[in-house]
Amino acid sequence: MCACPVAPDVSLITRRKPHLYCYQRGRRHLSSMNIYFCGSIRGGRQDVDIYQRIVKKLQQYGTVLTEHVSSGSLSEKGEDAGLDGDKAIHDRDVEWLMKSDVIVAEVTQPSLGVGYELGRAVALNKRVLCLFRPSSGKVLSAMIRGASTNLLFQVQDYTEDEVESILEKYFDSIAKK
Ligand SMILES: O=c1[nH]c(=O)n([C@H]2C[C@H](O)[C@@H](COP(=O)(O)O)O2)cc1CO
Repeated sequence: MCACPVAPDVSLITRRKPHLYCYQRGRRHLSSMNIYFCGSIRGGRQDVDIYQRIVKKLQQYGTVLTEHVSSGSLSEKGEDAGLDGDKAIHDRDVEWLMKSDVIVAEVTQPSLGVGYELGRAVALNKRVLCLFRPSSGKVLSAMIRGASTNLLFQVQDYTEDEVESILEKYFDSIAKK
């Protein structure tokens, strides 16, 4: 069954890319994607409002596995993962990365965890979109901007007011491939 918001009750037509496309109302669109959102936690929570806007938009395109990253109640201390602590967080997130179809990272606020996730995503040959706000006055790491050499790994500069439209364009472009 198709779990997309456009056609929740229609079977998927799976041709070249199983589970990514659905044909309903005469238009092909993405469906049932697993999306991994990366954003700074222990690196600093000052951009949480924009993370919330990104996650809300991403939820139109699929399941955001890491919705917690955008939670206003999550502090710089990170999640309380119980006895296994950081190992449980790491292992769960790597598993989610492996099962994700696309990774979207807000990279303006530098974060070791986000950098690590992006490195793992590249090693896994995943499709990655990094979003950076030059208006922050920061300069993005060369290891992120410099990795943007092919369609699979893209870095997009943006201003806050255009975040939703940038995501729309990106997901439209995926749907056309
Ligand atoms: O509690 C956590 N939960 C969690 O899912 N992460 C993951 C998801 C974020 O995209 C990324 C943030 O890394 P950092 O905390 O180094 O800024 O790591 C990171 C932490 C804390 O490091």
